[in-house]
Amino acid sequence: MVLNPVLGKLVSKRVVLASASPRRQEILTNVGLRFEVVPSWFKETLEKSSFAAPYEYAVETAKQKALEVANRMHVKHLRTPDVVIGADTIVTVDEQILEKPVDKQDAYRMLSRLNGKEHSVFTGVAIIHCSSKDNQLETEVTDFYEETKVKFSDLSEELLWEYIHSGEPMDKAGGYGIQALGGMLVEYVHGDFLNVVGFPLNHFCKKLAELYYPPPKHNVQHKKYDSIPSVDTFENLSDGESESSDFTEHKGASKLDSSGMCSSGAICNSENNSSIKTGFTVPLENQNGVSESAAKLPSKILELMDGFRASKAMFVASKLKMFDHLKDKGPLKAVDIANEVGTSVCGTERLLDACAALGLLEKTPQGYSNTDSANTYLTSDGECSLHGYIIHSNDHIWPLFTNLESAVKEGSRQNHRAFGKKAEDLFKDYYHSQEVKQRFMAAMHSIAQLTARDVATAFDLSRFKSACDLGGCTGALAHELGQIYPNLKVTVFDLPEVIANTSYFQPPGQNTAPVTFISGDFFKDDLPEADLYILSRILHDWPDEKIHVLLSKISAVCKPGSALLVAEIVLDEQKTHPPRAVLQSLSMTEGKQRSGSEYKQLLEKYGFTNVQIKITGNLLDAVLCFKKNLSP
Ligand SMILES: O=c1[nH]cc([C@@H]2O[C@H](COP(=O)(O)OP(=O)(O)OP(=O)(O)O)[C@@H](O)[C@H]2O)c(=O)[nH]1
Repeated sequence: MVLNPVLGKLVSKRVVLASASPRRQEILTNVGLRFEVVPSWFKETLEKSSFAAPYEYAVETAKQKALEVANRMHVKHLRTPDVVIGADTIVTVDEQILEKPVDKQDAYRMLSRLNGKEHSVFTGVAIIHCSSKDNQLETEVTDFYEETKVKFSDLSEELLWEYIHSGEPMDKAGGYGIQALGGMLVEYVHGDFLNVVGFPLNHFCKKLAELYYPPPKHNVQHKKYDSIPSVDTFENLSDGESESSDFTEHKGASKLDSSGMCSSGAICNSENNSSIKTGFTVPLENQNGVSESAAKLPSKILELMDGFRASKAMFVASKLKMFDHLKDKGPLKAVDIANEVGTSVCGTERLLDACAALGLLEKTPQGYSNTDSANTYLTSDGECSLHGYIIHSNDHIWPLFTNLESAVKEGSRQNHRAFGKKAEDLFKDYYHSQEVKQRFMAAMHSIAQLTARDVATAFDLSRFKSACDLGGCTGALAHELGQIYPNLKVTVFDLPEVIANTSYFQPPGQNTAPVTFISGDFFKDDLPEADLYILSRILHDWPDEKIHVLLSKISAVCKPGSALLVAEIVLDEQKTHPPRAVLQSLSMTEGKQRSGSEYKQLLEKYGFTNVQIKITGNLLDAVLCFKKNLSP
């Protein structure tokens, strides 16, 4: 898919849309971008007269909206997003800026002004790249605007009022929605239609291309071009070009400098690019007949070739608890860490350097210390520790993946090759070995902690009085639900050997809402009563026969109006995104990952209706559905 090289750059990033506008959400969702929505609290009250041109007002407002969200997320949740996108749409006519009408009279005033005339719609967009250094938020702002000209027909008073009474104008800039009834008022549109609707998608993609695929610097200096060479259509950006462009990024060419200049020399900030011919960049070499070899370096492939080394370095440093040692005592020299951990000095130094190269540690003349991310995610007691899951990945998933070739040839899980045992025997180990059990529970706990907030807030669950998390393990999600919905009574239902070991994972302090733990087997035993059932990371693991048993049972105990919340990674319809889910499938469990339409079909088959899917843009997505009312 040709757009992938551009939007694909955002796949691994935590992207936040700082906008409550459903249109913006839809435009970006439709092109497969995965993001979280955090509406901005920035009040649109900048002094309009202080801006030389109307678009400057829209750009500044977009920027302030995005910055407010970036700051709030950084301070409140300690989870700095990678990219925050803000936008602001305004209409200008007769040198006046029109925003959203405050009431019907205001809508009438606006529409009367636009009646029979041409006006401009400007959307300002800000793309903020965020990072955290010493707990301080650092931002790099890229902004731009797009203008579209729209002409209204001559419209009668009656028609205007009829339109106003439809209610459509109220949350729309200029008091009309071109995508719906308002389309009937419009004689022509010159420019990007989606810009009028609220988001200039084409310009946004070009901006991303400019940021992530700038032409190599040396070429810009030597060639006849004095601005970014362009291709005018998305189609011109082929996969091959994406590889070559990746090369430029690895060379550091994509970095924005603090003056807001792209390394290509093109101005990245506050220009709508009408004077500079921009577009998706192609390597200059191709256009000028200069050697293509350097630009064709397959950096993506090189990255994948080395990916396993990077994973293993992080796994081993975690397993040896190096991040824990550094948290308590850093900065430390390699020799000190080697002494603490009982490893060789030369091996430890190499491993620590590798972790520094990967951005997990900082290296100074005083020694090595953890980065903020290492403290938060890699230490075993970190705030959002992933330690348990990393150890599980090292001890359990890694051996399975080393046998991937056999797994693919045979189409089955490779427990016998990886561990010298069949799946059933491994399961017995789980029953008998306290260590294996706790390792597995720690893995599930760390992922559940990280995803609980997204799952709990994907939908407004405040209407429910009781919830039962089936297979809820340590209760991480249950506790989060209790925090967010204090009136919700939450029960965790899981196997007796799991429930027996949950005490270690309970949050400290008295302030958390009580969670009830009940032991049982959800395939065999009666399920506790609840008006919301939850299956988080369960369905992808089981074969269809088991899912049939489970969903039939849930459907049978659900009263009409009760609901089921499923938390899984939801694949796109092509089933190639997000890569995490697709790669997880290679573990060859008997279950499978599903797309949104497959979840819908599955849940409807068991009597659930009104299936709503929320792509959170994070590790887990959510699907909410309701038990159908019995037919009269
Ligand atoms: O033809 C259409 N024109 C405009 C719109 C919608 O109008 C609003 C513009 O308002 P704003 O940019 O301030 O954005 P908000 O909705 O307030 O959301 P933020 O949270 O981002 O401030 C925008 O929703 C457009 O989509 C339209 O729908 N059709």
